[in-house]
Amino acid sequence: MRGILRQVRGRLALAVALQAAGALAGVVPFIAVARIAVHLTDGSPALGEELWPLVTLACLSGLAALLLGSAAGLVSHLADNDLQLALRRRLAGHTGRLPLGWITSKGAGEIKRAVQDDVHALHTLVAHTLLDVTAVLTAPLLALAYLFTLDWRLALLSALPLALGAYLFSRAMAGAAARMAEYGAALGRISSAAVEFSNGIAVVKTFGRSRQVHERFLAATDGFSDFFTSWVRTTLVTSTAALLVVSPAVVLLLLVVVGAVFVTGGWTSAADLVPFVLLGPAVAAPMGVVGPRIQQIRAGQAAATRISALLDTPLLPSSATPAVPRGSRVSMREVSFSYDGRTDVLSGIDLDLEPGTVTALVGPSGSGKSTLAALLPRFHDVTAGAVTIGGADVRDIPAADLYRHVGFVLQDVRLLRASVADNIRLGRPSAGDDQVERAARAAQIHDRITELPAGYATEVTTGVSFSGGERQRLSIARALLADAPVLVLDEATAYADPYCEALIQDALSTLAAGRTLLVIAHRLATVRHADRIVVLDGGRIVEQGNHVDLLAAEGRYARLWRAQEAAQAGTTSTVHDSPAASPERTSR
Ligand SMILES: Nc1ncnc2c1ncn2[C@@H]1O[C@H](COP(=O)(O)OP(=O)(O)OP(=O)(O)O)[C@@H](O)[C@H]1O
Repeated sequence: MRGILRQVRGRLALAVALQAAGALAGVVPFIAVARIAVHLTDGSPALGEELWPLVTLACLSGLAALLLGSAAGLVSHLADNDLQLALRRRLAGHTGRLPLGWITSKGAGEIKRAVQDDVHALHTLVAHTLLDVTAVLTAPLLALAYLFTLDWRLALLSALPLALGAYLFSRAMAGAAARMAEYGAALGRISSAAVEFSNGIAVVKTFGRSRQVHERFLAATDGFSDFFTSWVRTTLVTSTAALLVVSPAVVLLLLVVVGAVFVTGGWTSAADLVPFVLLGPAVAAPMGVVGPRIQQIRAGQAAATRISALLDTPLLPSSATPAVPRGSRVSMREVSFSYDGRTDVLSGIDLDLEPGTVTALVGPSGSGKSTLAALLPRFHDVTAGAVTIGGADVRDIPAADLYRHVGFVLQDVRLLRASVADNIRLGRPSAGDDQVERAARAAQIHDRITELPAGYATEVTTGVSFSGGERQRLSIARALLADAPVLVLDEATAYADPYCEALIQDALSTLAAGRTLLVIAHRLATVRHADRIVVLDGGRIVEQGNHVDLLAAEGRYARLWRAQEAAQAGTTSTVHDSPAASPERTSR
């Protein structure tokens, strides 16, 4: 990466140099025309001798300006290409090694924004804005230097609008960094309100709450409009004044009026005024272009800050003493975990998962079930204590070995844009077609796949829709084929109707055979046959045992069980602490 950055820097320096040379060359034709005009107005007899060399100089320097400008653009795009490639590679490499928990909590959106949008914002800055700013800053310098050689008083007058414009622009831009941050935040509020509205439209409409959500969206757009109006109002006068001061008409008026006073006063001749009238507007005009570019520069800076922040996100530390699990017994000892480093979401967890057994995690919403299960595939590292698989601390198990040992079937099953067979093959790309089919049969999804237009070869695109239960069975087939000895299942029956649920249960029994299974359960009925049921509350284990023992104990589990039974029987009044009835579940 360092080598590439050095190369990018070198190329950018060359591009800036070419652009500056091109911009300077671009002023020469104006100087030549000014000289010709001077001769025309003072009727100099030397015109014939000087005309053609001046015309040739103007043409050649105009051509040189064109060539140098194109070369600068080419070099800056090459530099930008290298930078984008290097950044995208580095971002992809880094995000690939970030804790899975970070990715699931931040969402794909943040990574997409850095890899796509922010890198693109840098493209605008590196490939275009840098050269534009170079051009508009260099050209006036030569024009001004030439004018000073003619008459320092009129040259100072030509520089006056530039100085005034720069002052007014800096006043208009004062506090722009904070305003840009606020602008981004206000846009963010609109987009999350829009996403909330479009993603949750079905649920929102079902509960007759579309007006409230619609109002939230309107409030976000109104808030943005208020902020933007007040921003524009405070800067409008100064930025308009700045644009006016540097506009060619105003500069020309100033030079002609003051120039006329100079000529009538006998301080200069009308012919000597001509170069100022021709070149004066070109001195100040670039300021009008630089002003809007400042926004792009700030947007580029903000994008660079976000990219750096993503690249600075700590990776899970890799162990100096790698270990490989021997067996599939899972142990948690004195495990605590905190997301924010202040509040423990799990505390003092002691748990053993024996090979060949099914352990179910139950408890109210927010009690820590998903967090606890996520510690097995090392979505996060524990804050205290240790999680071991086959005697090896998960922090010491190299990632590839860990994922060979721990599989997970998540509630939100993601299918890739690939054939159905390749989707099942994800955990073991070398598996043959017969192995894929065997896994699909065991997961009770084979019949559904054969109904698809091209069977196992059917591409999973928007045209092919699988129900939630079917996705779960595909995911179970994946896990069966991957054959990890330890499996974490997140509420595998959440989507199921009774028929589908029976299919999933069958698939799960096949999956459970000989493995260490941890199931996050929201409906207690689905795990009543589990070897052990662990009840979590407030991040602690409050009860554990099998279904019969826990019912007999008349504790927390018994209350949850009765609440769910009552809810199923239609008596909804007692379900307030039932996880199945929690609003979070409904909205997932
Ligand atoms: N990524 C996260 N960042 C910060 N806090 C989180 C994160 N994920 C979960 N939490 C918090 O940790 C606690 C435990 O959440 P967890 O999702 O593990 O509970 P759960 O029992 O699985 O809940 P549910 O049944 O609703 O899925 C909750 O207070 C939750 O708000």
